[in-house]
Amino acid sequence: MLVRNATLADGRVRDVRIEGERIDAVGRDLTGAGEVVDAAERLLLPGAVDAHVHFREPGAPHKETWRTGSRSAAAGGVTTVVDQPNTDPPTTTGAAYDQKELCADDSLVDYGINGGVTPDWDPETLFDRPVFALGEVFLADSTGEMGIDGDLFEDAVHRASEAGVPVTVHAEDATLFDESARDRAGEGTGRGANADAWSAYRAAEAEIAAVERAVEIGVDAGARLHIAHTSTPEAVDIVADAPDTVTCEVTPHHCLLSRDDLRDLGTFGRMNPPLRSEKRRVALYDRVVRGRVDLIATDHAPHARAEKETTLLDAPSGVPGVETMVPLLLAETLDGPLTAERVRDLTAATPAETFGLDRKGRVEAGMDADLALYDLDSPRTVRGSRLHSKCGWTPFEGRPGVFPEWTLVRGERVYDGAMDTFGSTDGANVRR
Ligand SMILES: NC(=O)N[C@@H](CC(=O)O)C(=O)O
Ligand SMILES: [Zn+2]
Ligand SMILES: [Zn+2]
Repeated sequence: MLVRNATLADGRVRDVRIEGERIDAVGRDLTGAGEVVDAAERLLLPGAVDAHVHFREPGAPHKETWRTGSRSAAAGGVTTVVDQPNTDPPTTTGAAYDQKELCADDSLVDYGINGGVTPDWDPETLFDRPVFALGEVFLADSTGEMGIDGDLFEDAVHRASEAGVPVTVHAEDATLFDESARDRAGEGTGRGANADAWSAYRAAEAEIAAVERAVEIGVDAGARLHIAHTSTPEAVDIVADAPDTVTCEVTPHHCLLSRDDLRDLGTFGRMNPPLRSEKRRVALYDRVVRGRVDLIATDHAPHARAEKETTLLDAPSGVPGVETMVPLLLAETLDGPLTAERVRDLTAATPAETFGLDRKGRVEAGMDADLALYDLDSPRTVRGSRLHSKCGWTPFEGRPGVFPEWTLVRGERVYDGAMDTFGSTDGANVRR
């Protein structure tokens, strides 16, 4: 296949020739047998690597399956996903890893499978499998109630370090949560609930303190440590000032939404860590724009609409996002502060590099042909009903997004935007 006259993220116009699963050449006036695709006036990005998704199988296929989650990824230009361990059973033993890998057989995109830590985890059999990373390790309870104490965390970080496996952390210190704020939650349900109490309850200080401590432990252990869904500028600064062995991710929702949006979102805006003040959001996003944040990951955490339609304290935490990440960020290159190069780095090049995926994340000869093509002149309105996650809703309803015209995984067309149809290839475990 030959993709002709594509505009790359840095503005160069190039042909890209694909041979089998790989990019064979990037250059001008390339020739080659096979299908020729005209990409004039179109932006060609490396497929995004989303280092943080929750695809819910095994255990909760009514929320999402590997089939629906990976279709949602493909329709959003994401070609590699990393699944988190808070499923049922949790991915804390070799056998649980094997069970999840069977589910992931349905994936349309490439994937990694993380291992988790609970008091009864089995590092021996778990590290015997090709775990993508250990984590997210929960320092406080979130969906799945996998919060662990500091001693177990330290032990787990040491074991991962010995095994040469990176550790990703959900860093909140539950002892610093403001219990009194929970009382302000009130009785309304769904979009009618006052969800600001959730942000007051899981206070910013609880994240900042936990990140500080986790970084200390990670550096002492000589581990590769990655802080998941960093939601405060203070926590980003701690990571940015730490040694290079410590990295962090920020979600699109913490960049683009704040406590001010909770009036409309209600329980649909409840997630961990929670939305922060508009002031903190602006400071956080500024760090993303300036390149002080390593990468963007979605924490795609779908829950059924009916599960969210209850009181704030009863609703589950989490929002979907794998399909809207790149589209929203590309819209931010049109009338916002981002550049296409920054979007490429945050969503593809840096996550691939951070987690050692040396054939992913760049449009260069020798790389996997994981690619997505975009028409920046045709933004669309994000509608939950048009997305492909099983949950059918989005916290970004009504915002502009630039969705892909097509997405390739290792040279195979997995998504066709014009037809809104999917291919049938199998994604592969990137650590096998
Ligand atoms: N972020 C969330 O609010 N929820 C996540 C778990 C997590 O990442 O903490 C989920 O699995 O639902
Ligand atoms: Zn988390
Ligand atoms: Zn998560």
